[in-house]
Amino acid sequence: MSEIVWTIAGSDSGGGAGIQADLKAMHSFGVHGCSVVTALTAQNSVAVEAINSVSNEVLESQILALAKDMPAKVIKIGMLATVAQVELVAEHLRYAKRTWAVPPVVVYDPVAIASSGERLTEEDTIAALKQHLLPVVDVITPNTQETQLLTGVYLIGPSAVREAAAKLHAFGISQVVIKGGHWDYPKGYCIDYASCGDEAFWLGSASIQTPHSHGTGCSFASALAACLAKDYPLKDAFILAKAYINQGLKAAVRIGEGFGPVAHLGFPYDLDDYPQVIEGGSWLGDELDLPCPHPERLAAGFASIDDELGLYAVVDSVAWVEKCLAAGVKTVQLRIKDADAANLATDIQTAIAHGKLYGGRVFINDHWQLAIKHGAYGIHLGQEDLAEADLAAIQQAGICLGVSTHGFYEMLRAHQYKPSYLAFGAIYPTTTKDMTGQIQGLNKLQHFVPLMAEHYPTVAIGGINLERATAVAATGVGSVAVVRAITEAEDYRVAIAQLQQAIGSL
Ligand SMILES: Cc1ncc(COP(=O)(O)OP(=O)(O)O)c(N)n1
Ligand SMILES: Cc1ncsc1CCOP(=O)(O)O
Ligand SMILES: [Mg+2]
Repeated sequence: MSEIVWTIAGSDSGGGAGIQADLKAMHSFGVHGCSVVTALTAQNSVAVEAINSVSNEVLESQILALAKDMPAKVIKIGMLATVAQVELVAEHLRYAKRTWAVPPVVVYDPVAIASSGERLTEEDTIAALKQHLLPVVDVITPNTQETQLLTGVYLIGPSAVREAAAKLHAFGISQVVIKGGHWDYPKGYCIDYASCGDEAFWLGSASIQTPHSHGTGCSFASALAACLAKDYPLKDAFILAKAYINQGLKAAVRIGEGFGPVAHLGFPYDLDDYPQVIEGGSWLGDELDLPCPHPERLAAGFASIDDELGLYAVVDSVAWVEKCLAAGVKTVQLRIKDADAANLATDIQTAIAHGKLYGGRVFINDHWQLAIKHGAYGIHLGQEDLAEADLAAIQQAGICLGVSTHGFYEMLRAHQYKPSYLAFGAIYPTTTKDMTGQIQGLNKLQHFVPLMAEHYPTVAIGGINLERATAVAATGVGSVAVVRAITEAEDYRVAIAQLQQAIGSL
C-alpha cells in the first residue's frame, strides 16, 4: 500500500502552488497525498486576488475525517491563513503525536509570502507560529525571507545560515532545511543548507534562470515530505527534492500572462538535475568556509576497471582470496577488519600476488597504504575513509578506487571523486556487518543504477544470495558482491558457478 502523506495548505485556483502543487509532487514520488484545505485562494499567474480562508469548523472536519481512516506517515503544512488556524492545526498535531500508533512526521513550509509578493497570512501569525506550531514541527523548509522572518537573522553568509538554523532548532525543530534560492551567492549558484543538529549538509546547483517558478516552495517541501514517507533519511530527501525542483524549473513554461508554475515530471532520473554535494576543498566549499583538513590528499578521477567486474567476492583471508580466484571469480576483495591482525602486510602482499597469478582483480579494503605499497589492482574505501585516505597517492599509483555508498547523498558525494566503481548497499539485511538504518532495498537500487551506470561500473552488496541475485542483476547493476553466499555455502565452487549464472556473468 502507498504511504499516506497529508498536505494542510491553501488551494491555488491557478493550479501552480498550494494544495495543487503538493499533490502533484507527492504523486511523483509514489505516495498517496490527502488534502486539508485551509483557504480557497483566488489566484492566477499574475496576482492573488482573494484569500478566502475556511472556518475552523471546515478545517477541523477535514482533519477528523482523515484521522479516522487515513492517518498520515508524514504531514506537510503549508499556508495557514489565520492565527486561529495555526492554533487548531497545532492542537491536532499535538494530539496525533500523542495518540496515533505511529506518530506522524510534521514538515512545515512556512508560507508567509507568495512568490508574487502578496502576504498570505495575518500580520500576527508569526508570534502564534512560534508559540504553538513550531514546537510540534519536525522538519522546517523556509526560504531566505521566511528564515529572516522567523529568526531575525539576516542571511548574509554561511555563518548567518548556521546561526539561523540554530535558532530554528531552539524552537524544538530537529531538522532544518534553509533554501537559498534567493541568495545568488556565489554568483550564479543556488546553495541550500540542511541541518539535523549534529550533521549539516550543503548542496549547490547552478541557478536556473526562469521566471516560471511559481509553486517551487510548496513542491520542494511536498517532495521532501514524500521522500521522508518513503523512509529516505533527511539528507537523501533533501537531494531528491532539490533534483525534483531543478528538473521542474528547467521544464517550466508560461501558463497565463504572468509567472508560470514549476513543472511536475515524476522521479528525477537525469543526473544533470541533481545538485552537487559541497565539501571542504572544493571551490564552493572554500566559498562557504568549509574545513578541509588535508587538501593535499584530495584527488578526483581514478584508473578505469579493465573489464566487467562480474561476480565480486568479498572475503577475509588470503586462503579465501585464492579459492575464489581459482574457482573463476574475477573480482575479489580482501576485507580484514582487524587493523592489528598478525601478518596483515604479508597477507595483503600475498593476496595481490594471487590476483596477478590468476589474472584477477584484487581489491584491498581499508588498508590503502599497504595496498599502494604492494601494488594492488584496487582499493575499496568507505565514506568515512574518503576524508582520511591519501586519494592523491592512490591516483598517482594508478590504482583503481571503489567507494561504498548508502543512499543518494553518499552517491553524489562519491561522484565528486570520480572513482573506478560505486558500490550500493546494503541492499538487503545482512549479518556480516551492522547496517542498521542503511538497508536500501531493490526499489532504491532501481533508482541509483540508472543515474550512475552511465558514468561508473556499479556494484550491489549486502544480503545477496542465489535466490536474490537474479532480481538484483535485473536492476542493471553491473556487479553483485557477496560474502556469505560464498563463504557459508555448502560447496563454494558450486555457489560461485550458480551465482555467476544467475547474474549472467562468467
Ligand atoms: C564492494 C563493496 N562494497 C561495499 C563495501 C563496504 O565497505 P566499507 O563501507 O568500507 O565498509 P567495510 O567493508 O570496511 O566494513 C565493501 N567492503 N565492498
Ligand atoms: C561489507 C558490507 N558492506 C555493506 S553490506 C556488507 C556485507 C555483505 O555481506 P553479505 O553478502 O554476507 O550479506
Ligand atoms: Mg572499509
